Amino acid sequence: MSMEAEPMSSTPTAGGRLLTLTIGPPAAGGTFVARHEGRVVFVRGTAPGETVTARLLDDPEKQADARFWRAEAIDVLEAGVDRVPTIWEESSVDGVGGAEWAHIALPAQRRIASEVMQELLRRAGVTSYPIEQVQVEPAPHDLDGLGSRTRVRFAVDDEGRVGMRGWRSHDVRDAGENPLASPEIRDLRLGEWTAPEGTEAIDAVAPSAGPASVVLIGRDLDPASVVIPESWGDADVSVRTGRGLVPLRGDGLVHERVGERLFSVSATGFWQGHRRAAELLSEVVERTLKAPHGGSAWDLYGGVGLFAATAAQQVGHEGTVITVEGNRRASQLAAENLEDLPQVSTATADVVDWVRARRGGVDVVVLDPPRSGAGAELIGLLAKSVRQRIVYVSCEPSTLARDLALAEKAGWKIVDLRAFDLFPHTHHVESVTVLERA
Ligand SMILES: C[S@@+](CC[C@H](N)C(=O)[O-])C[C@H]1O[C@@H](n2cnc3c(N)ncnc32)[C@H](O)[C@@H]1O
Repeated sequence: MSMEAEPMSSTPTAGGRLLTLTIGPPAAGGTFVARHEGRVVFVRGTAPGETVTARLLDDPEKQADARFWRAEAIDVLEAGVDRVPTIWEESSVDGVGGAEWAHIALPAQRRIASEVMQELLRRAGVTSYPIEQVQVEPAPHDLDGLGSRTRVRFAVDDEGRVGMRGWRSHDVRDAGENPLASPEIRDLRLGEWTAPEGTEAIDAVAPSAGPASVVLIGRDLDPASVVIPESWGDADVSVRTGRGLVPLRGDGLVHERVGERLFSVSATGFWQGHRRAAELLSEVVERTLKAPHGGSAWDLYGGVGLFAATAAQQVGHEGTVITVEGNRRASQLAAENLEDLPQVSTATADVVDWVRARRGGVDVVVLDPPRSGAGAELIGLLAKSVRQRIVYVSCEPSTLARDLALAEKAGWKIVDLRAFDLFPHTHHVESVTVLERA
């Protein structure tokens, strides 16, 4: 497979010209590669093997020297074998972003995502693991990927209409029923509501314990202007202005249950988005971290303490776990969530600064960085200071591949790599990689 990676940084300029394109392999950002007169065109809304009419998103005159153009398929002339009727009409041409593979059969989405991930690992130069074994697995009991998102960010236009943003666009578009959102979020019927002046976005959350949450976000939004509609039922409601979070109903927190443990999370804070993700990932971390009883563990990019709880069970009361998180509120909540585990302490810090300043090593580390990944300095520091095992939870295969290649050069090998479809109907992949000293 010859996969090209669509650069994420450049913004499309006004295009509009129509091209007939034959679609080739997937690119790394959810689009597919076609060629027009030798130039690469990254096409959205299509699938391998199709022939489509595509509308250029770039202006061919202004972008005459560009290495590549972007386009959106507006008509399918010859459908590929993987095409199915879309599960979300409003995410089609000129529609909302966040479901760029809604027209591709779910097993084919996972096959394509596996091919992309394998190619990224190959290109990065990863050698210590049989790359062809990397296959994106569904989350347990997730048959169709629908209703799985427990966190949805809605956008609001100047008239107060609530929708979602277009693909790589600031336009606010009608999101319709949003079949990917949890039923509790769909039941809020936000698309039928008119938001008060000054609302820029709305975060809706359907936690696994307790009521749903709605947070209206606007720098200058006046909390007194919010009239809570009946359709929100018993949902908690807050307003986040430039001055912070103002709860109108509830305390600005949501609650998540994983096994026997309850975690409090800020209503706008990070928590794994797929309904099954927190439980699945903590089970995989539990099986693979193998922190020694009485030993030491670090939970880097720890959020509100999800993986620190797992590590704490393994090291027991005689061991130590330090969870490091940059967001002050999340770090405070981690301390509260895990206060019954005296072996856990929290550090509010930038992970790289914290690890750099640390004296002495550690037995095992679990890290779960944002999409930018761990990076060269952190991988170098961990390669020296971790004695037994590193478990790397990643939501971005391209930065993971880069970091794994760096770890191999620093004397580590991959002993397990599992990938999961925790963002169905998109190209995003979550994974857990286990590294040991080579
Ligand atoms: C993908 S989330 C993982 C959170 C947690 N492991 C979980 O599963 O709930 C990444 C976390 O890293 C934090 N973060 C991002 N950059 C950071 C940095 N440079 N130093 C410390 N924490 C950071 C974010 O605030 C976020 O909570």
